[in-house]
Amino acid sequence: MDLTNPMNALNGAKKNSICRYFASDGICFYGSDCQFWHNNNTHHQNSHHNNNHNNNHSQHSHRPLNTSMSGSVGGQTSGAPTDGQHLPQESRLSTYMNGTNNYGYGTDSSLPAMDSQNPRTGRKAITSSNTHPSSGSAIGGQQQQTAQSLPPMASLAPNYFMTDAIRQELIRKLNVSQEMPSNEMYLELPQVVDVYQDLVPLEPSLVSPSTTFNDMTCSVMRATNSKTGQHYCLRRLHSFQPNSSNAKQMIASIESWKKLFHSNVVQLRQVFTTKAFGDNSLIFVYDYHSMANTLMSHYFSNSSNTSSSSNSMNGYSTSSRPYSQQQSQRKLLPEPLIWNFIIQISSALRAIHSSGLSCRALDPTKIIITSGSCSTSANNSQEYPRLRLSGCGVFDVLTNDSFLTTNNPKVLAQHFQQEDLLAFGKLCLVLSTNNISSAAQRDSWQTSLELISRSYSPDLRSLIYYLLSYNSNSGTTHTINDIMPMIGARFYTQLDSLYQRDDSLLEDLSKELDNGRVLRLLIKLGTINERPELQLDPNWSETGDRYLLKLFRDYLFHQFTDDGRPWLDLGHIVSNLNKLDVGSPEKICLVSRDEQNILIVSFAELKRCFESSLNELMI
Ligand SMILES: Nc1ncnc2c1ncn2[C@@H]1O[C@H](COP(=O)(O)OP(=O)(O)OP(=O)(O)O)[C@@H](O)[C@H]1O
Repeated sequence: MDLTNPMNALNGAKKNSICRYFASDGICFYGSDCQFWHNNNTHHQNSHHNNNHNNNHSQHSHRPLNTSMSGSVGGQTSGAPTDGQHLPQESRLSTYMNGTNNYGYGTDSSLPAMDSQNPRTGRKAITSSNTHPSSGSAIGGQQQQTAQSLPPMASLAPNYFMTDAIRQELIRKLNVSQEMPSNEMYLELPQVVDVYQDLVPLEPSLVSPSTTFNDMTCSVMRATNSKTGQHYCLRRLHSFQPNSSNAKQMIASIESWKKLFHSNVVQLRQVFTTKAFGDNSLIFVYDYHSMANTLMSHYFSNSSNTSSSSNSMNGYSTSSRPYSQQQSQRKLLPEPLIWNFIIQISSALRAIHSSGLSCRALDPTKIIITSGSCSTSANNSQEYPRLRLSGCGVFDVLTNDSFLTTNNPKVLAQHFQQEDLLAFGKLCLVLSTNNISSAAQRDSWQTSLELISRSYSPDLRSLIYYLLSYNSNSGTTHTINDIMPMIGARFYTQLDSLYQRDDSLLEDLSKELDNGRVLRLLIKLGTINERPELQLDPNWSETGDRYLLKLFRDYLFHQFTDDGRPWLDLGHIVSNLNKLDVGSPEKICLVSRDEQNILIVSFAELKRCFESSLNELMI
């Protein structure tokens, strides 16, 4: 319906609605032909829009709107004065960049909501009905409050966006996952390996011998799957040809690893051989975790807990400095953090062992921290580092030779699982002493355990003692389940903190869901507004339903203050888009740029115009 077309105003009986086709001077476009009811007080509010107008329009009166004109939405009267002097701080200019003050749907109101800061449409006043829909619990309880009692802008901002820490972590991860290597590094790598392209090294040297995998030359790269666009982590074993005589057994173990899904294990996706690097390389394809850092480099890379002249044993570097000297410089990790690590790693081992597999690479260089690495504080349990075992399955291929074929696979699996538990004990020892060399020599274990008894609970000492006490000659076997009673109720604490984190992430997600919805609305509106032509009609976007949407666009974005400055308020934009989205019955006053046309229209009508215009575009 073209609301600006006078032909729409039919003569005859009055319709049972209030007229909204009045011009800025308060005179109805259709004069005495108007089919709608005119209320006596209309001139009053029009004078409120525009102070220069002559208010003497007795024969074209309209429904009184003065309450909402002065800033009330949803039946509340904040009574904001036209000069804005008494408006709450958060409703004034300069709010645009800081966040928002009034997202959300208005409550049902038959009165048009007027922007009280706009000289054309009145000033905007903040009311409790203008709240973000997703901020329900945060400010929902303030629904009955007036504008003046709303909290200041800065304290409201977090209610509308995801928490800053998560936002920053995600942005950093995204940036790192998009980084491309310097040209020099890129030259050494092939352009394509199987379906993987854009190879980026994840470690400084591409040809260093691995401390974990029997000094094999290994390199780790990020690559993009050319078919899906997803990033993966490729671990390359240089110049390695798997022993084909054991191919069946090797394939079986790779398949088992591919089927093992656990939140603390880096997922193995594929294993293949390639000549793309100019040799016979074996490639393990794992899930890629942007910004992953090894436990080794996070906790043991500084001078206080590792030595610059270190060598290595079982993947752990050993220090040349006297043990006592190292201890005096070292700050111990908080006990809850150590238990957190124990729960995560034991959970991964439990899943691995119950699949008949063994990790065999359980050392700090093969445990990666994939999130939450900024916090080691015991107080902030929700930010504990998230650990994942990486490099799983490599040893199954590396040692899949005569050693395996001459032994019973079941006996072997049990042997390697016991080795895993011993490696776990050593890992707990280095974490509890915060000394990477404390596990290297069996002789120093006793001293380390004494230190642990002095600094930590007896449970922690017992757990480490139990894991380290495995002796292959003793004939006794340990299982990962044995340590569950030692973890005890700490498990529930961890579970609770995970649930809490889950809740807060869901809350953040719902906020971003809202933001995504608003973005989609804006995209659709942008495709309608100012379209040069549609179906050979150059005036398509200027007429009919589109004209209303054009005025609505101006209402959203192009308002200005009394002194002619742009009125920028994110809250105004988002709250009105939300009202459009739900088709709220609340009415607003749209004014043409030349101020000759003033239309009062509900969001429900705008929504109908919006949908029909969009449908026209899609035909
Ligand atoms: N799945 C993964 N996603 C992202 N980064 C990873 C992944 N696995 C390993 N990395 C990163 O790759 C780098 C190299 O890992 P690697 O396991 O080779 O450690 P390393 O200390 O070099 O051990 P090694 O002595 O065996 O070479 C580390 O920075 C690690 O954080």
